[in-house]
Amino acid sequence: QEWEDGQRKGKSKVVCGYPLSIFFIVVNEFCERFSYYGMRAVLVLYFKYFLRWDDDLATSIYHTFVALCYLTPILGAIVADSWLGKFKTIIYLSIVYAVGQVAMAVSAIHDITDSDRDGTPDSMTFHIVLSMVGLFLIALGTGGIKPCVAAFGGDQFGEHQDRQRRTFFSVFYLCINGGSLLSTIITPVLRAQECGIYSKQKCYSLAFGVPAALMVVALVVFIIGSGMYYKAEPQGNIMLDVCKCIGFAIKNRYRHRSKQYPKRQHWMDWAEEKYDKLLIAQIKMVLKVLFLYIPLPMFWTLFDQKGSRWTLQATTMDGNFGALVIQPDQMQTVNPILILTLVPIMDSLIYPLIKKCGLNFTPLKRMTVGMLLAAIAFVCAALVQIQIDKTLPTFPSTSQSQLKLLNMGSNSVTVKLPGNDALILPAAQVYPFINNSEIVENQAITFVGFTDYFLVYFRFVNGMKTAVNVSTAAADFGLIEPFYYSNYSQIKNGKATFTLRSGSQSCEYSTNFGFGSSYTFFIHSTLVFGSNCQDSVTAVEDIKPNSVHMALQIPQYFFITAGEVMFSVTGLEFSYSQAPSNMKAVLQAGWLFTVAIGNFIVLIVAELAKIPKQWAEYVLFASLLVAVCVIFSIMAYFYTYIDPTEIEAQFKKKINEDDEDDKSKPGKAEVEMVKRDSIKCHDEYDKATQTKM
Ligand SMILES: CC(C)C[C@H](N)C(=O)N1CCC[C@H]1C(=O)O
Repeated sequence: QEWEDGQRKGKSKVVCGYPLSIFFIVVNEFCERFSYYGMRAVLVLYFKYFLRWDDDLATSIYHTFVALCYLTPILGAIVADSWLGKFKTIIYLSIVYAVGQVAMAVSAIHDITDSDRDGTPDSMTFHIVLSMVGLFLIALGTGGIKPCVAAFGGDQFGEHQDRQRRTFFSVFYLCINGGSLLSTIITPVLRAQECGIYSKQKCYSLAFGVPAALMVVALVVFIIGSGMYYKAEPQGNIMLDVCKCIGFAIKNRYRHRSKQYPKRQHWMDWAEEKYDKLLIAQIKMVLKVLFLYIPLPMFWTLFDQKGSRWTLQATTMDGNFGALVIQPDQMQTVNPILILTLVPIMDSLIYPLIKKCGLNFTPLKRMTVGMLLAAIAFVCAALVQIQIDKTLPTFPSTSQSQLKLLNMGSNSVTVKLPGNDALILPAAQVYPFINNSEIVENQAITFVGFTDYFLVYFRFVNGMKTAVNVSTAAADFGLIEPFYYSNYSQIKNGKATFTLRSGSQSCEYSTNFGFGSSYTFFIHSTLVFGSNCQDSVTAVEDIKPNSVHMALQIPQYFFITAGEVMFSVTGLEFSYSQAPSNMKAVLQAGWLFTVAIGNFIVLIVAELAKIPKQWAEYVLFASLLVAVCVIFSIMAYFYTYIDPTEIEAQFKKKINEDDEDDKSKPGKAEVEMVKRDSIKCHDEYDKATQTKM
């Protein structure tokens, strides 16, 4: 260890107690996350509008890609820990990654196959194949290097630099979120540009090209730091050894299942006859941590719903922030923004304060609190949903019909519907009515989804004896025959001025459209062209504008992000500090695997969840996480923190001593030696594992 620390010191300059090499690693992470999240931000739109896929296919391929990105870390970690080492793995896989990004950018150049120059690609197959190859390479690259970069950063710190290493993981997380925040703002703007050689189209190639360039920058920065890094050597095909050792322990235990054989402390001890005790101890460390990870995907299941359920929730809310109008999916940027503020606050204020109060806020306690905060976030989401539900229109149930009675005449009329009392409908008035008997076929018009959040629906009903043409400065909505209605059209929300025209005569009608609203405008028979027609048009709200403000989502974002800081930043560092030296990247991959499983659970839940009330689904998720959190805290209570470096050093020392011993006492019975070693090993192991949760 001293030799290794010496190596570290000799390699890199130290600035304020931190090795300078760390600078290159965090800048690399910043650029890489910019590249990844930037490309991801426009991916679904690329599928839909460039490749012309339907929503279902676009969504499935998108989620499969994201899940793959969190599965490939296992591959990268195995290659790094067993074969190439972290440094070379990062270099090689970054090249694969950059090639993938370039392939995506090229696949989005429509001119390549647009021989008739009409602005659309002639051979979609070329673009689809190239982009799928690109995505596969990106998933391999981003996932492959992710556990290696985090663990490689951790490797740069010596035995007694725990505090600095913890700060490194916080800064590392800040870089992840700084990069992602910047790119999710920039790439949609790049996509909105128009570009092309023969014809101008939305510039997906630029939106993918800039992330590709950032990946090249990430690689160059990482290579520049090359001379300063401490590069731990890979120790042979460790994963194969691990698998064989576990397999042997299970087989050996099964062979000796009879009561006549004495029990061993741990089932892995059944591998002692054949395998190195150091390896067995290292496997025990890894298994202990992996076991602890079992409940963790639930946190990510809730976390990942920011991008789905919470964004859909935002579509039913009012995004008007004065000078700024926020799109529902833009609300997600609140997460990285809060990360950038909360990580420093936690590190420099909250944690030291808790320590000052004499509380031992261990990593596993932090993770537990993080989970609880995520559950609180979902309770907040449920409360917001209840508010929204109060403002939503009442749609007819399956046994009901919705009618809208419109009196176009100039006298009031009496309306009698079967099974209902008679009602008097005044002239030029509309009466919305849900009828329990099925007079007309069950039908309800609902406007769901947000192809564009800024668009609202409207239609006109003409109560005049002459045909009326309706237009705005930007569009003509056509002629409406007397006593007839137009189809629904879309218009941007905000103020709109309609021109109503009959022959050469016209008048103007202005109104304000709120987010998510839909209107039927009724033109009275009394309208006089040439004068102000404001009073001769009645606006009937088919769907009320969204009235619950998007700012109400901020508390839920705050809690989920505070939870993420406690859970994820701590988990990242915990996975490093508790891993044996030869399996650091493997445990990082195990940690990322919990993110992948969490994503899969979201996919399954989205398919299976049949809870009619959204707020109830939020409460269900919050309760599930609390239940999982209780299980996790019990598991964490029994977990004993270890110092892998110390354990490994003790084992190495003892093995050396035994070698010396064996040389001096040849012919000692092997069985006895195994027994004695086993007892000693347990002692060493127990000594180094003392702290509880
Ligand atoms: C979704 C945000 C842009 C990023 C998020 N706060 C985050 O940092 N992560 C989500 C999964 C793990 C981690 C990451 O490494 O990207």
